[in-house]
Amino acid sequence: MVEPYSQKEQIQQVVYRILDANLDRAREGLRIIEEWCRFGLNNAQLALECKRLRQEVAKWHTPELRAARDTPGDPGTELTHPQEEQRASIKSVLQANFCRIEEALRVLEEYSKLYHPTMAKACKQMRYQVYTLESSLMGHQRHQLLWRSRLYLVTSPSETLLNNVEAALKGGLTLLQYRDKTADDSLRLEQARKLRQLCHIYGALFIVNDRVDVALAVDADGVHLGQQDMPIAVARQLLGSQRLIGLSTTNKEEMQAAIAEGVDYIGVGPVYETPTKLGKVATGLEYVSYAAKNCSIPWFAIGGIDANNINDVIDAGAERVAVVRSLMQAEQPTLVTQYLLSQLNRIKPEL
Ligand SMILES: Cc1ncc(COP(=O)(O)OP(=O)(O)O)c(N)n1
Ligand SMILES: Cc1ncsc1CCOP(=O)(O)O
Ligand SMILES: [Mg+2]
Repeated sequence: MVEPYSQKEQIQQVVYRILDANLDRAREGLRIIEEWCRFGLNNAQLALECKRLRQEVAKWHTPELRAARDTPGDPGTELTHPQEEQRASIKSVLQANFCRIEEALRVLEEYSKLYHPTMAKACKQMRYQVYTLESSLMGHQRHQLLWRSRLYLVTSPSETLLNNVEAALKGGLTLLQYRDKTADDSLRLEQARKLRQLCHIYGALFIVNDRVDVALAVDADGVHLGQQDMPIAVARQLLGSQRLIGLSTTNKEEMQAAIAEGVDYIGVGPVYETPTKLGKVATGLEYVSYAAKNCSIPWFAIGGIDANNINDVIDAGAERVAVVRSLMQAEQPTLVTQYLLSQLNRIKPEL
């Protein structure tokens, strides 16, 4: 006759099942991240770190924990959230899986205190290592997308702000800056949050103009600063190395200083005089040509650029441009985005 489990043994079985399920969950999540590092980014270092973590998780997956598995008796296998069945972009896939790994490691940390205190300590350490991996990978993703982005929409206040931006995103926009010099902070935060969400859905980068605090509050991808704004070193300290910092430049000296200060990209202009930046003297195409020959980081020609003159700017050497009115005042922002991108992609199809 088989002896029934005592209450203590029953609880132990439950703990083993929790550990077994979460060891699987953490390993699966790590494998999903690893595949992107390997095949999507071709980044051996990040892929290796995922593999190392996967093996460390596997080390704790002992036969006694595996033996506790009872998949048919697990009501959780039937439970899925609609968000799990659809992902809008690679970024969402990565974020969802980092979340999954971190949660699983937290569960492992707590329940393994009842099983093997050394395992609890190891899981805590792994969780911190996963946070570091997440930050490096997300930083890497941001930089890659920045380098690939050719068109940059800088917003202006508009009743149809979200519609305009979404239309441009539909046309293939991958880089957006929220710029509103007059809104009060509560509106600014609300709009920034909505735009960030929209960019997230379309897999585009979201940058905040001028305000490091707002960028941090809405978890933006970075900030764009002017020559009179917060010093780059201070912004970098606040934002860390994984978020992007852009700086406006109007001449060679500012460009060289920006590169030396470690910004991620620069604005080059205003190429033409523009009502969007009244009173600012145009740099002309000469500075665009200088940037084309001398700038080692991504740079965006900006100021008065539209569908009629974009080819002059491209001929002067620009591979990337930033616009306000051309898209914010367009009747059909999707079509204009597609047209501007088609012109920018004409020279070198792949950046
Ligand atoms: C891409 C890009 N380039 C330049 C600017 C101008 O920034 P700044 O000089 O700080 O002026 P304001 O935009 O704050 O009026 C920009 N915003 N984006
Ligand atoms: C913000 C800014 N910085 C330099 S020019 C400019 C405005 C560009 O606006 P537009 O594309 O409407 O000319
Ligand atoms: Mg500014």
